[in-house]
Amino acid sequence: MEKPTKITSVSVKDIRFPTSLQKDGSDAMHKAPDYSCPYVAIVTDTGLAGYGTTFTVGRGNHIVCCAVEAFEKQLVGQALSDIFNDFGSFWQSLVSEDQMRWLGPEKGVIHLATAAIVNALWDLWAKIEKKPLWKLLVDMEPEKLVSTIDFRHMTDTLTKEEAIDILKKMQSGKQEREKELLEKGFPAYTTSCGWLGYSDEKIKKLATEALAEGWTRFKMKVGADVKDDCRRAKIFRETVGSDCLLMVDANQRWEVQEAIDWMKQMAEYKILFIEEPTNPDDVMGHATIAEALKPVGIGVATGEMCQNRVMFKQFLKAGAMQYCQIDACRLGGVNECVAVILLAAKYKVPVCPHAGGVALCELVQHLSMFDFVAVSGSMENRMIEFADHLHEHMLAPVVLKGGRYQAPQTPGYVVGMHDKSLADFEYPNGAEWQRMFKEGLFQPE
Ligand SMILES: C[C@H](O)[C@@H](O)CC(=O)C(=O)O
Ligand SMILES: [Mg+2]
Repeated sequence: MEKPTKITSVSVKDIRFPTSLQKDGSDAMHKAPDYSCPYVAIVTDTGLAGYGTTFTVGRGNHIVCCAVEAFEKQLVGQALSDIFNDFGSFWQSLVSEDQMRWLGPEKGVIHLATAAIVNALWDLWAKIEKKPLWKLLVDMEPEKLVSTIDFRHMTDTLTKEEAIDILKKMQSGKQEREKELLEKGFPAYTTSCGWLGYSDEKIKKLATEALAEGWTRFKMKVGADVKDDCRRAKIFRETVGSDCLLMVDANQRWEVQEAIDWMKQMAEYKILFIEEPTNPDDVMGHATIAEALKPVGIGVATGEMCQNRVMFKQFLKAGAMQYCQIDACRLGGVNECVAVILLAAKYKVPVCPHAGGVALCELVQHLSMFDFVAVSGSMENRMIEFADHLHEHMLAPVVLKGGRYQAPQTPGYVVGMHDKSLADFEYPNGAEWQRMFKEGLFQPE
């Protein structure tokens, strides 16, 4: 009998990039973020390794790295076949370990760490099957895929049987949709022209260039000052015209009524959605905003800080999100993302994943592609965010053509980074960090 492949080690590096220097990624709540990720490697006794990341914006990265290390005991010595034969139970054992669950449960730092680990496991599984993750998910039997989900606290809304039924109904036409995906790619929007810390000139220049590259969907940051936001929206509209889509993102800055008033003032710029208008846990606040903005044609989008499937369940049931922005690293990895994609399908809410961060574009593309081929069957109203930063560090960076993600072909759920990038940007001893400390660009912590 063949020996089962076992996990021999779990390691994590604290990787940070100095994006604050150019105000890349800046918004109303994170004025100078340094895009960062714990970089997790799960190595097996065959030498095969899976890599996973989660996203943070600087100093807090170290805390998530510690949380990843705390999971080591639950992973080392495990046979991959045992994990993949009943991934739902294994996922549940990770998030329910009785000494650790008090830190969440299933939220915050501990859930970010769960995501990095779980995504590394899916990277291993997809590499073993020699398929990119989206294809692994698309080809999986509905019963098998659904067995990876922990249905606890979801069954009042979506049962295992209903989930299997959604997937079974979409079996027909799968081949045609896969062909369409491979030919045309998946629609995207860009956030890279509209970070809050960018000058008007920079916004105009970047939007002009993006338009020339074929982009037709744009998002800009708002929330600091309504007059500034209107001026910047006007610049966008003058640059990209009235037919392109324009979305805005307040990163939780407002009170509920403030969000309504602010967005009514911006309505003349034809805004498709307001993202994260208020506190990410305020389900009823989002519902109130959605109701109030319906007459001016603005939807509410949220999800990048929506902690788990139980929160998504509430937002979807309450009509509090018109665009469901799953985040591959905020939810507890692929298992929970698939659960939310199925929930969103039940409520007919389009999934438009969040991807402003390190490696998020590389991850979420798989989730939307799976959604299109195997769950929703539609690209209508659906788009994946694109943020044009740090892809040069990735071993298999995303490929975009004319504002559309091209389906990745590399086996895995790939967030592997170049050795030199890891050596340069590991905090605080990486060569680039040492140089920046010496030049006084940053103070060591
Ligand atoms: C701090 C991040 O850049 C955040 O602004 C990303 C985000 O909200 C988005 O991409 O959406
Ligand atoms: Mg956002």
